[in-house]
Amino acid sequence: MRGVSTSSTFSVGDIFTFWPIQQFRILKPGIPLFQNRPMTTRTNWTSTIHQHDPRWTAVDAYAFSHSHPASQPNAKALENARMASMAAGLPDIALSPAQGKFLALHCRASAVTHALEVGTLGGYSAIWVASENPQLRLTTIEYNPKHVAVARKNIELAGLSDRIEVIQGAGIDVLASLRDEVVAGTRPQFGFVFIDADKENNWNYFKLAKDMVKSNSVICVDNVVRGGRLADLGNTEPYVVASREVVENAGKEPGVDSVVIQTVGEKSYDGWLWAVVS
Ligand SMILES: C[S@@+](CC[C@H](N)C(=O)[O-])C[C@H]1O[C@@H](n2cnc3c(N)ncnc32)[C@H](O)[C@@H]1O
Repeated sequence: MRGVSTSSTFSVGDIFTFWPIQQFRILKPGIPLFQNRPMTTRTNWTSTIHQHDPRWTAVDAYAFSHSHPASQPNAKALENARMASMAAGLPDIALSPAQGKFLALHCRASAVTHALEVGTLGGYSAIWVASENPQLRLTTIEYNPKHVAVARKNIELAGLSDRIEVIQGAGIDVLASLRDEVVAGTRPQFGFVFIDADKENNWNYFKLAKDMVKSNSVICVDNVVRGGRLADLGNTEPYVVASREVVENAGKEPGVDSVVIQTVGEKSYDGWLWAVVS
């Protein structure tokens, strides 16, 4: 769950907070941007957590309008799910459209037939993954009964109730019983896992998920970067410590090859852990 503001609105003041105007003035022509950065003595971690660069939002809006125009078959269902979730008072912490489509396209490219998600919210990411993949069944876990009710309604309106199973319960308990079913052979192994719930349990979720995936499947853990806090070793907030735990442990785990991808966009500056289980 994101602990940062995810509002996509910004003011002129935000622009200057994020990128002071003086920095534009000192850029030298003909030199790549990354070599042209102004010198700073120290990273201000506190100010980076709430970044909202209008360029990120503008690029998301521009690119998405071309890569997924409103004429796409699932566009209305996705927008309905987002609006209904907001109307029901759910927090605005779902994936961005581009992130949702990225996960869905990964599942298509990898011919995933069974996917697993921890953290359903209103079903937005679930609808993305299932609606873009007619071959796929998704199991998604959510502990908040209100979120479960909203998600089930959104999924029903999207016509996906037959392929998305929403299980209500705490992630650890549900994953443990799913693992028992997979090990017993009464439930198929998963080809993709998306972990997007309480961050303190990320490593526990990862370990349980690892036992139920097919060879060469991806486990994706959302929100590990958090405006750069991942690398601020002095930060001991529990969700940051948990992000470091999952990144460090995945790096050491036998049979796992992982990478952290930093992302910017309408959801600010964050990133996910992308791990392949061999
Ligand atoms: C960031 S939201 C999920 C967003 C969703 N994946 C999307 O992009 O549309 C995180 C969700 O995890 C749920 N959650 C938090 N702790 C949980 C737990 N222990 N077990 C299951 N779900 C949990 C929250 O209630 C919330 O709905």
